[in-house]
Amino acid sequence: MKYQTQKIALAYFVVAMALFAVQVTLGLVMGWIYVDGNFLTEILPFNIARMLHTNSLIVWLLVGFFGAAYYLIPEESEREIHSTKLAYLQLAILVVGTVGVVLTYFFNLFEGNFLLGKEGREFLEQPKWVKAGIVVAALIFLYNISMTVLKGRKTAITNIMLLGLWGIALLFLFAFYNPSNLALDKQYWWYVVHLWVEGTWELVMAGILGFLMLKLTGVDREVVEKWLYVIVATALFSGILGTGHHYYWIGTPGYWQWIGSIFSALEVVPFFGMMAFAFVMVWKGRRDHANKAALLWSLGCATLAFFGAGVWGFLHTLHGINYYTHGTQITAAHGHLAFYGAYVALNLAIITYAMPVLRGRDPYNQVLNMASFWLMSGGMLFMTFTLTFAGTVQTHLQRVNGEGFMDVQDQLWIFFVMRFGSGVAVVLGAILFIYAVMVPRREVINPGPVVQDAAE
Ligand code: HEM
Ligand code: HEM
Ligand SMILES: [Fe+2]
Repeated sequence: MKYQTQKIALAYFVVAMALFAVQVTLGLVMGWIYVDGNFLTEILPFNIARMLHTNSLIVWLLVGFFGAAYYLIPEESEREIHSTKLAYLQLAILVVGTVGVVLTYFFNLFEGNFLLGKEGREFLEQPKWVKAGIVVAALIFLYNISMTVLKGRKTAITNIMLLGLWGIALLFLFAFYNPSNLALDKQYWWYVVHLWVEGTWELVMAGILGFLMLKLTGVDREVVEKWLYVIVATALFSGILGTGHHYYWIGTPGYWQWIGSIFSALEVVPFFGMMAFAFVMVWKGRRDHANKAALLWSLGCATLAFFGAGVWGFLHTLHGINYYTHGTQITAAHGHLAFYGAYVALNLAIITYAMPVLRGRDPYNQVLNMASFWLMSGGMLFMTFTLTFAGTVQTHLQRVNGEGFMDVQDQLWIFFVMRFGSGVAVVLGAILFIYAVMVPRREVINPGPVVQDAAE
């Protein structure tokens, strides 16, 4: 560790991984409810489990991004984080908010209360007081990070991270705007849900991947920067108007069908760019870094993001196709692989890279970590395939033949059984990952040559 304050990242990563375990376990519970509809109906109804699954996903990914920023910004800016106290205060606020959310959802507390009760919009169900807490935490974070960057060395990576993280916080403000007109409500809802994952989060992804490539492959900074600028420019050019692919059927004017189709089709470009970037860097790289597992996660992230977001996104993004597939299991297939490839794998890549350094035991046991990559990613891919088949059959029976929703669901049962099976693999992979980065190896079997990060 070059800077003491990088240690802050450790606490963030531990919280992130704990929530990750909770998130995938709840996925498994829901996967079983799909197989046996009466499972846990009294204790944990499906809608509550779903809120916990998606909200814990978003929260742990964000906590991981914050941790990543606290880890990489000191190295990039060549100075310590502005305030350690504020960083831990920020984490404490986020943890209190998370506990509040879980209790509110689980016991259905304060129902209907403006400030304390849960709200009704997917992904943004958290009560107003938690939303306000998130904004306070985000402000503390932005202040802390911006002060560090402004006083230190400015690099393309710090600039892109700052742009992305400021964008995330500003867009979240739309979570407070909830007009009673349903079309307007949806229009602004997508400002958060789409402009996050297909805009600002992509910038964070480019920043973190850029940092990892710099460290792991030893390619010149100038080369990394050129790629990053192209990726960021294409991401924003396509992603902003690409929001139109959610405006086809919500009551917005018809021109959105064209704007949405054209610009969202172009969204494949930055994801392809990110994959090409990662592989070209490894190909051109001169450094044989000891942390092979971090390289595996980085390449896996770029590749699976291209397939999950790029290919599986394109699959249903043209309005003529989306007319039939809208809101079917095709959407769920895409949602799972896109989130997993782009943002879960990204977090696990930076955690895999940083943990051995943060815990002072480099090199560490990477074999288990790499095994967890294949188990988890294999599980997610299989889940994507089963949901894609389910969605294809569903689209035909329900949207083409006009059969009833529940009749069709019954006929999809076999796919849901297979989805549950792949979910078991994912959960086992997640447990293996956490074990691999948290529990030290008892003895050194073959230390091999240790290649530390050389000064760039
Ligand atoms: C890291 C891995 C995972 C990620 C990133 C993830 C992400 C998501 C997302 C984004 C949604 C909302 C989907 C949408 O609205 O289209 C969702 C829903 C869901 N997930 Fe996951 N999930 C993961 C793991 C799992 C696992 C292991 C299972 C277990 C089988 C699972 C089962 C489900 C189910 C049943 C739903 C509800 C779908 C519906 O409403 O029909 N997920 N997940
Ligand atoms: C990492 C980036 C991405 C993530 C995490 C992601 C995730 C998701 C999720 C969770 C949904 C379901 C939302 C809901 O209805 O509740 C969704 C919907 C959708 N996504 Fe993505 N996505 C990404 C990138 C893309 C890209 C690049 C495209 C197009 C090329 C795309 C096309 C779509 C479309 C068309 C829908 C609407 C599906 C429907 O009509 O039901 N996505 N995405
Ligand atoms: Fe989108």
